[in-house]
Amino acid sequence: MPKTQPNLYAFRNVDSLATALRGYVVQSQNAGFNRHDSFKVAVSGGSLPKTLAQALLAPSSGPEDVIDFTKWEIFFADERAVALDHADSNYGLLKSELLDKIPADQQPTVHPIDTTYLDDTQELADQYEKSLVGSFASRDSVRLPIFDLILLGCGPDGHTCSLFPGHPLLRETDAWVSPIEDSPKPPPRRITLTLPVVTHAVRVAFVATGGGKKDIMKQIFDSLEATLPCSLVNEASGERCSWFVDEPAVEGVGFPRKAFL
Ligand SMILES: O=C(O)[C@H](O)[C@@H](O)[C@H](O)[C@H](O)COP(=O)(O)O
Repeated sequence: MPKTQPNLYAFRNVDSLATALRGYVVQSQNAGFNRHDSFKVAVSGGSLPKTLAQALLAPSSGPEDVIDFTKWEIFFADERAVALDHADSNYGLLKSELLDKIPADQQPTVHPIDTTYLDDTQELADQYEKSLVGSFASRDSVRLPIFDLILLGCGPDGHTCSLFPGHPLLRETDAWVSPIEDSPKPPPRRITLTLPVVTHAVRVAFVATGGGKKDIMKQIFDSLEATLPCSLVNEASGERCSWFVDEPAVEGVGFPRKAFL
C-alpha cells in the first residue's frame, strides 16, 4: 500500500493560522470525546504555547465550535528538567500563556513532571511514563499510549520535542518517555516522548512560523531522505500528520499545500 503524505496548510499570517488551528483542535477534541469522553493531548514548548493560546482563547464562533477544557488531559511532549516556576519550564510557559487565562471552574487536568526527581533525568522520565500509564493503560495491556493529538514545534535543525537529528534517542523503541542530558538546544537536561509514541498518536500537528524556518522546511518536505526527526514523524504518521505554517516558513518549498477546510 502506498504511504500517505502529511497535510501542509499554509496561511497568510499567524492570525489566520490560529483560526484554522482552533478548528483542527476542536475536531480532535470532539473525536476524543466520542472515543473515550476525554481529550488526551500533548504539547511542546517553544513558540507553540503562544499560538495555541491565541487559537484556544478566541471566542467561540458557534455551536459547532465549543471547547470543554474540563475534559482535557494535557501532557508535555517534552519538558526541561527545571522547577515548574523556572523561566525554562514548558509547564510554566503553558501556564502563563494559556492555563492562567482559563476560568477556575473550567480548568483542564494537567500532568506536569514530578520535580522531586529533577536531579535524575532517568527517574524523571520513568515517573512521567508512570503518569502516562495511569491515564492510558498499563504497559502490559498496550504497546504504546494513543494520544488524541500531539502538538509539536519544529526547530531550525529539524528537531521536534527533544528528539534531535542524529541523536541515539531516535532509535529508542521501548520507552514511552526518555531522558536526554545533552540537548543541543539549551537547557541540556530534559525528558521527551519517544518517536514511537509521537507517531502512534491519532493525530500529530506541527506549528511552524517565520522565515527562519524556510531552509529546514525545504529539507523536511522536498528532500527524499527522511533522517531529520520532523521527517521521521512525517514518514511514519503520513496523513495523520498536519503542518500549520505561515507563508514565510514555506517560501520556496515545492511540496503541495492543501486548503484547510
Ligand atoms: O521545549 C522545547 O524546546 C520544545 O518543545 C522544542 O521542541 C520546540 O518545540 C522547537 O524547538 C521549536 O521551537 P520554536 O517554536 O520556538 O521554533
